[in-house]
Amino acid sequence: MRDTGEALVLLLAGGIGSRLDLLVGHRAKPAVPFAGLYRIIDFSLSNVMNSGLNRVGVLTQYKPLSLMAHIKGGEAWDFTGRSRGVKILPPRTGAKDSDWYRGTADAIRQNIDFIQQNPADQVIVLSGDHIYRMDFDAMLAYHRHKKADITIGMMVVPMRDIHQFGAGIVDTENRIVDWEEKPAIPRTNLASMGIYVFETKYLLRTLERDREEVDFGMHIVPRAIREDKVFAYPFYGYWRDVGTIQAYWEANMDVLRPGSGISPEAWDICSNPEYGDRPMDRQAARFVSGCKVHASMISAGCIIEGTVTNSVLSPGVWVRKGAVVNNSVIFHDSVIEEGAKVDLAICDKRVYVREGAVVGQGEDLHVANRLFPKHLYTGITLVGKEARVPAHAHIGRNCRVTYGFNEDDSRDALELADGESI
Ligand SMILES: Nc1ncnc2c1ncn2[C@@H]1O[C@H](COP(=O)(O)OP(=O)(O)O[C@H]2O[C@H](CO)[C@@H](O)[C@H](O)[C@H]2O)[C@@H](O)[C@H]1O
Repeated sequence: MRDTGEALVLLLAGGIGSRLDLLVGHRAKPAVPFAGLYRIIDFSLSNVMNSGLNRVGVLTQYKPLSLMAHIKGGEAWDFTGRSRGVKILPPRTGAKDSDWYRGTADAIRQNIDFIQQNPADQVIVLSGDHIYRMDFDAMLAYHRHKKADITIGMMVVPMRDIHQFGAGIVDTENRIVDWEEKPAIPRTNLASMGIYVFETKYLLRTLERDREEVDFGMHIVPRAIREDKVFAYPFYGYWRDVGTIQAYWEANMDVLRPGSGISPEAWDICSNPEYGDRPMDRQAARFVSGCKVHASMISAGCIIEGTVTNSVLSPGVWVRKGAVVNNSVIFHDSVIEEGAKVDLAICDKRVYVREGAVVGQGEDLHVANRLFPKHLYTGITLVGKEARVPAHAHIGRNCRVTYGFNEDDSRDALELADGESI
């Protein structure tokens, strides 16, 4: 007999994520490296594993290859066995591009057969691009106790941020009585985390009722709060949707600050160490005499000869003599050559910053930030995968050097002012 007591998990990992700009030029958002060793999706998958849930479907769509290679058979999260497993659910493309998933609810609708093949009383729907730790078992118990049709994970966010989220107003029992998706003029700062528990029968009925309802936050939830029982599950810990460059960068910086509330190790976050970057095969990080490292995360295989401050380095980064890396996130196997400076920037994999180049202008910005704190940390410069920044180039703040930019040395005088890209 099949066990229907345990919930089925559906993980949405297919949004285009265009606000992550160059970082998603060739990979899905959940596959973007994070905090040196991890990928963003590791957080959701580990939460599922640590909550004791056994069956997960990962809904992909946009550039899924590196994501699929990373997840593989789910071994890294222990999803193997007769009754345990991760299934990658590719998009069911029809004849036209427009047959691709049109939104979160539509993506689930196209996988109704997966829900039917894996009977469970509840379905948990999660996003693959959130950094947090959460016990879904406790959320399920709450949902069952409330006898809810839908339970939504919600937390208080600063009022200035609520326009990015679904916003809910609750009564004294935490029942959601009013809702607005991404409100222009907010009346509450209680935000949806995009984490839902549905009664399975209710979800199937809802999805089959109106095929024009393609999005949970825009269509399904607003109607459900008028007609059915929708509860908020309050969450008080660290949670970030890292869907923008700003939020992504800030969450990486949070990993460096002991009091920030994020701690991948304490949270028992697992990753797949075998895929691609092979940290297992790399030597320990090496700190050459005379180097300086402050408040930073340095992964295996890095060689530090210069100065690294307040930065996150993935495996295999080489910071050469006299080079300076500040307030930055550097992905695997990038090289910062002698005398180069990278400040307030994100460099993708195998970026090569040649000698004397300046990428980003964080210091000037920090002076400005002290005077105008609301502009704090804006102006992050992005360098795409395998791009080569010519010697003595000057790439200003907020600029973009696109994927694989590989000009020859005749471009030594390359200069990009605020916000330009090449
Ligand atoms: N067609 C598709 N196939 C597979 N995956 C897909 C997909 N379309 C989107 N996704 C994924 O689903 C998740 C939610 O994506 P959306 O961009 O639609 O919602 P958004 O984050 O704007 O708001 C939502 O999440 C925020 C919290 O982050 C809530 O506040 C808000 O109410 C809610 O609508 C993302 O992980 C995305 O990658």
